[in-house]
Amino acid sequence: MTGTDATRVLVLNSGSSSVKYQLLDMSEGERLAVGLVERIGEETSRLVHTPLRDGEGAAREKTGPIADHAAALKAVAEELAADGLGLDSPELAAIGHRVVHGGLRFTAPTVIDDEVLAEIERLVPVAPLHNPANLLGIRTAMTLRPDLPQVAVFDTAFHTTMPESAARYAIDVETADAHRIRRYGFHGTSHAYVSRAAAQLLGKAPEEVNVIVLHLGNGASASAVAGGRCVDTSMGLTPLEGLVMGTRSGDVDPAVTFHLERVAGMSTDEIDTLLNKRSGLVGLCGDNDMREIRRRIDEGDERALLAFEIYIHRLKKYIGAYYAVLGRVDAVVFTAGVGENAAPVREAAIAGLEELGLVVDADLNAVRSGEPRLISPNYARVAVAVVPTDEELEIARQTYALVRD
Ligand SMILES: Nc1ncnc2c1ncn2[C@@H]1O[C@H](COP(=O)(O)OP(=O)(O)O)[C@@H](O)[C@H]1O
Ligand SMILES: CC(=O)OP(=O)(O)O
Ligand SMILES: [Mg+2]
Repeated sequence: MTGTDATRVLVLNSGSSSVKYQLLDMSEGERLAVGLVERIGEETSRLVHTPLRDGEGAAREKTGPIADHAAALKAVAEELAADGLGLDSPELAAIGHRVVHGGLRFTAPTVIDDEVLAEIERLVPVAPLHNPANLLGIRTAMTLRPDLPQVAVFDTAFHTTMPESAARYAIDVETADAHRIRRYGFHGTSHAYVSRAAAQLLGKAPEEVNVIVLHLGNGASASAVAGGRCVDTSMGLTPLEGLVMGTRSGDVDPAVTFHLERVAGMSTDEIDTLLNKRSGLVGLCGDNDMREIRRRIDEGDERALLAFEIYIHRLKKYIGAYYAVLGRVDAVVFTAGVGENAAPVREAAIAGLEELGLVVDADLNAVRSGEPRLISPNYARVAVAVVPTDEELEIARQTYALVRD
């Protein structure tokens, strides 16, 4: 890339119905603005924008319909302009975009051109909730600043180190290869950032530690990271495999789909919607927000309790599986909305694993903080930690490193 003197990076993390964004100055590592647009496509969309000075700032909130990710980015651009941080600023060096599916082709951050856009588009069928939103964000940013490098940072990139034994499904090799069917894994930017931060928390280099990362947001995935390299992760061809999520089933017997087609007469699209949007916690108990589920459990709600137990059972299975995959584990790390905030989830997931050297200290687990922290007692053989993820910072770093060279 051409070198640049500009030092600011705008990062867009477009999810299926939300955009998280940050404007950072990479010369001083300072955050200039952060924000979120949520419930995109609904009547009750909400934009929360916070301009920052020395890390402090007052949030501004706007509600009202925002039709799609293009409208969302335009609204964000207006908010930034109101603070003198508009997208027309010559100090802006690049815009970094989270792109969920990069297939096999993208193993590193990439400057986006027409050909890269076409490849992200080609991958829409394997990330139907995410890649279309990412594309809309990129195309809108390109019309707002056609002269600026737009950089894609892929969720799948960190997982490309997985050995074939973990990345391949045990299905006919010719069919799998013809259709590029394999396990790609997602949330890689978060798994990379959090596993590195966990090593730092332990006072070690990433190469020295084996870590199990549990990224528990609305989408959720686990990964086994050996010496800084991903060796297994719970999501697969699409972000549907693995853990129980807010609205996604995670692992099911694939025969469930044929059964629903043959016996319940459901179409492929209906089954797709069922497993991606009407399953997981919402399918089990009607709520996908862990705060609401805990509140209902406290009131004695049986359905919410069962949903919680199913969520925890799956999580525990993956901790055990990745313990076995890694052989030796230095830390189990919780991150993302649920992992960072829901102490009962952390407690329940680790309960009963003392034989594996895993213990949670109740007082440490109850602490609320935005800092990386240990929640296991000093005597524990394996550390249990909470490390807040920062996908936006990681995307900004990777984007800036690429355009600065
Ligand atoms: N205080 C809290 N207690 C329990 N769960 C929480 C809390 N805050 C957020 N969450 C959970 O975090 C989820 C969102 O996590 P996040 O990582 O932001 O997800 P995503 O990036 O997929 O939108 C919410 O759906 C909610 O279940
Ligand atoms: C890949 C994925 O599931 O992302 P999110 O958790 O943002 O939905
Ligand atoms: Mg997320």
